[in-house]
Amino acid sequence: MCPVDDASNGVDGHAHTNGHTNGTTNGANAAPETNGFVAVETKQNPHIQTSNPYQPVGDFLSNISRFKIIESTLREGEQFANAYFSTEVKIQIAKALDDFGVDYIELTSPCASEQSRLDCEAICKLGLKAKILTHVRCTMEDARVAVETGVDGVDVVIGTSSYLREHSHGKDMTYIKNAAIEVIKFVKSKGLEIRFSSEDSFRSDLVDLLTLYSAVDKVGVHRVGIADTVGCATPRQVYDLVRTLRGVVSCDIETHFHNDTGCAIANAYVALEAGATHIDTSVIGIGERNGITPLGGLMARMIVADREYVTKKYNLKKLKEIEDLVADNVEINIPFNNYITGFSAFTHKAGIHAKAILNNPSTYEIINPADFGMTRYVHFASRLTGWNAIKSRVEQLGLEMTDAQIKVCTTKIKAMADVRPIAIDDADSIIRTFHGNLHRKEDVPLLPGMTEEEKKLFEMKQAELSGEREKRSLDEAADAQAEVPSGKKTKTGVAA
Ligand SMILES: CC(=O)SCCNC(=O)CCNC(=O)[C@H](O)C(C)(C)COP(=O)(O)OP(=O)(O)OC[C@H]1O[C@@H](n2cnc3c(N)ncnc32)[C@H](O)[C@@H]1OP(=O)(O)O
Ligand SMILES: O=C(O)CCC(=O)C(=O)O
Ligand SMILES: [Zn+2]
Repeated sequence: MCPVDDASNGVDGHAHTNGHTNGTTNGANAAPETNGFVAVETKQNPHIQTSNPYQPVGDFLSNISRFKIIESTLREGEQFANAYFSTEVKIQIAKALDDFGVDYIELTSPCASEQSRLDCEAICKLGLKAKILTHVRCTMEDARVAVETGVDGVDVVIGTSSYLREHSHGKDMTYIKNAAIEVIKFVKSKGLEIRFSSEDSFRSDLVDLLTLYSAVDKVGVHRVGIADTVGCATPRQVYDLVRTLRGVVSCDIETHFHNDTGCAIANAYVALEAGATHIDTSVIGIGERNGITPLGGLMARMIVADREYVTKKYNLKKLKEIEDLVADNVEINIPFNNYITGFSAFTHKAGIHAKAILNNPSTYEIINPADFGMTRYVHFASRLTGWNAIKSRVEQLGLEMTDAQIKVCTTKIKAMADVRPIAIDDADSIIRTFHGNLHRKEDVPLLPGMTEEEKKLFEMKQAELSGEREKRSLDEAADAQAEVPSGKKTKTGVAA
């Protein structure tokens, strides 16, 4: 057996019955002895860096290689339906995000409640490397409370779309501009960073927006924010708006994308291409409704764009730990298809994929799981498996078989998997028994717990699937291996 290593190549039966659950079996530290996963070597080093043909060349607007993260799990994330963060949990999350290397941590408004204000003060006192921000309405009352908490900066927001102007705060654009300027000047006078953002930017009038942003830029705001509050924006709309804004203001540009229509990561990416400097994220994307750009999803997107920047700046191996921490606290499961950490994010199943992955993981992977401390798996307990995957498993089990024998053994696994879902143990049992019978001349036992009906079906499938192919393989095996006993047909059709 090869040791489990950081290159993280696992072979895994991955069937429903093997006790797989999120978070444990797909983790980098899963113990191979207890769950049946064993590392294998791929034939080539995974993910040899080659130049990216889609890399923009000389794009002076793009901040793909110098973006910053404003992590808002403790603000937007607290707006998620299930979220309740105690002070201790907030501190744990803030420390974990700091370890991960996010640039900013945004906290709930201290005006939301007395405990929110106390928690904000407590987190400011932790002395984290990340800058601490709090997020308030565009009023002097809120701003006065915010600056007293000890934060490094204040994120101010007010809705600019007609929906919000009419139905939320009821203020017109002139009022908004004057209120913004007053708040910005005040926060700056306290020596703090100040960001001004328009809520619902993509349903706001473009001239209104640019006029407002230009005015706040002139009074020295550090960042302006664009928010797709309802998740309506398309990547093209984002590119156009950010690029236009880039030509109007000289300050930094932060962007905030909701995921109602599934564009939150793509929109963050194009925003950076168009000149945005900061992206808002939350862990697993939690937030109002179905949330915002997820931290892990953004990392997945960005590591493909600029691996060096992302791997040097962020402690990517902490991602899973942070996601588990947040998921536990808000009582959700990490979705199976979650970026990077979803339980099948690096599991390759179909035989064609498995073969190529075992030769070189770059064939079917754009992200190296090892960068995130995750494990790659090759699924071999299914009817879609192929002999290359089984060969890899045979080697893991320390068994010796010729290719021809492995091909026959593969037909047995596929036949069984045609009858019912099978688990690693089932596939292993077929492999071991097949191997044993090469020398012991015994029948292959049917799997424990099979019903009479399943036995009959299995035998039928076995006969159909094996047929000519098995006969051919057995002949080859007999030719190639003098020590293989002459092929005797048993009731399961296995050579013994
Ligand atoms: C898109 C976003 O996610 S923005 C961030 C959302 N965050 C929060 O809402 C933080 C949690 N919120 C709270 O705890 C409360 O809503 C508070 C403390 C902010 C305000 O509570 P209340 O005074 O009871 O008002 P309520 O929540 O019912 O309504 C919001 C009020 O803020 C006003 N308002 C809304 N947005 C803004 C804004 N950006 N700037 C100024 N005022 C605003 C509304 O007009 C309304 O004022 P009203 O009292 O005159 O009706
Ligand atoms: O402050 C911001 O930029 C964004 C506020 C927000 O959460 C939103 O508009 O969805
Ligand atoms: Zn939001």
